[in-house]
Amino acid sequence: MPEDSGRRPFTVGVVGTGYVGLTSAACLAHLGHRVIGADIDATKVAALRRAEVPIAEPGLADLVGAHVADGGLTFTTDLAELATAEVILLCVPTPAHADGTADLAPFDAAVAALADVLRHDAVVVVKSTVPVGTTRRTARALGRSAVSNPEFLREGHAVHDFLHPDRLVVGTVPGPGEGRATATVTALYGGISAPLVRTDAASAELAKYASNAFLALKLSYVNVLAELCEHVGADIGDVAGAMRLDPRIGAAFLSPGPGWGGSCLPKDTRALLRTATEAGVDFAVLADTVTANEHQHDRVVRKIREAVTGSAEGSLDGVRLGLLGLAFKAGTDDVRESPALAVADRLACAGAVLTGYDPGVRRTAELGAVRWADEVGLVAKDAAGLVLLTEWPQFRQLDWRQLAALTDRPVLVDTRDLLDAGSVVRAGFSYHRLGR
Ligand SMILES: NC(=O)C1=CN([C@@H]2O[C@H](COP(=O)(O)OP(=O)(O)OC[C@H]3O[C@@H](n4cnc5c(N)ncnc54)[C@H](O)[C@@H]3O)[C@@H](O)[C@H]2O)C=CC1
Ligand SMILES: O=C(O)[C@H]1O[C@H](OP(=O)(O)OP(=O)(O)OC[C@H]2O[C@@H](n3ccc(=O)[nH]c3=O)[C@H](O)[C@@H]2O)[C@H](O)[C@@H](O)[C@@H]1O
Repeated sequence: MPEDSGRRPFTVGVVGTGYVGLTSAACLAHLGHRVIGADIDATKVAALRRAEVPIAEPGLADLVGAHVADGGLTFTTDLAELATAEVILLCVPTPAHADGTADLAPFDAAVAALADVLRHDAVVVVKSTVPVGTTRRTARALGRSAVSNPEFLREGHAVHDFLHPDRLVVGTVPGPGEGRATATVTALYGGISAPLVRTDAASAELAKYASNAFLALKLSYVNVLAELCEHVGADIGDVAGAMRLDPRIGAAFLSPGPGWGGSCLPKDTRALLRTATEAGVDFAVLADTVTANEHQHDRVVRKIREAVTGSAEGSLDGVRLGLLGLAFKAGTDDVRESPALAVADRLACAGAVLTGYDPGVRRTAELGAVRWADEVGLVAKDAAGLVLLTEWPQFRQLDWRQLAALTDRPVLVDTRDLLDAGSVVRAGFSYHRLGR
């Protein structure tokens, strides 16, 4: 335990060892706690016991390796092994139903399985993103106080964000044990320095959805603004650049792209919208945020069609396109709800033949109609156009002259405004960007 923490180590059970659970488990072990990670996926648990980390997160494999080796971090498929845990973190998935509501089946299954296992004084912490009321319901189901402690880490920065969060939000359910539960969660994070927001569970749960939905809103705003720039002869780079300098607006989340995606922004915006609908609140700006994102995928396809065929009505049937980037953003191996794949789906429906390269995504990822390429030359070979969809910085260093020579037609649509226009034009490409 770091010297400055001034707290005692806990025995912590982490249920679900995905992006959030494994990161939490490894970081809490790093902070000196004894951590048991539990997961229903036996293959994953077997790999983690060998300190093999199935996701690409900077620093995570080192932490897991160190604490599996020193015994501070163990893994199990048997929830009964959490019987000694003083604190339980629930980090199971909360995906979306078709109607947008959160699917709480995995969450409820984990809670039900814990009911017979927990020691009488164990504090239950809900880290999964859950609709308002879920923590209160969990407390009732388990007959104890439960705490909402939503997680705000970003994929690709998970370890850093966990250890250096912008804020810690701790929301409690009124009742006996509430004070002790808050004190336990606060002590759990001893050694981490961040503003603490102490509130009720409903506000904590809503703060998580509100934050993700606001980021989505900002991105839909800037993506529509980019479209407007194209119509009125303005430059989104300069427009967003001017906006960024206003601290009330903030510098981040103003880069236009092929739409926002990932495992959380899409599901969380839809879930918040459902919560609003069920509460009888007309959250039109959020509904528009979601619609604008779907429109963005269509808009990018139109842009590609025009760039490649020279016309808004040109046919993409049988046209070979090379996709650069498949992950939902740079720095992750995750393709869940990737805008790159949403665009690819639409291109495939229009008959395009797609090959994709991504430096982070694994060959085994679910890529729909996209044929996987191990190296970038293979996506360029004989392509009628290249489309850059994920902002991997290493794409800047590619030999664009060589890639242009490999293509059938050197057309490049850069949906992330990543490249230096002068260099790619000098390399021979006809270069197309959004919002200019
Ligand atoms: N991925 C992210 O960047 C963030 C995710 N969240 C939220 O955290 C929660 C977890 O998300 P991820 O870590 O991305 O999920 P994930 O899909 O990466 O991992 C979830 C893990 O839980 C396991 N699991 C499922 N049901 C289980 C059960 N009943 N008992 C034990 N293990 C079970 C799965 O096998 C899997 O290993 C979600 O509510 C998500 O919205 C919050 C902040 C960031
Ligand atoms: O709840 C979650 O799972 C997490 O969701 C997001 O994190 P993440 O999914 O890792 O992705 P972001 O970095 O937020 O990016 C989301 C999408 O927006 C896009 N984006 C982001 C920024 C930008 O300027 N432009 C832009 O198009 C990205 O390419 C990506 O498709 C939030 O940023 C985290 O705070 C939150 O904890």
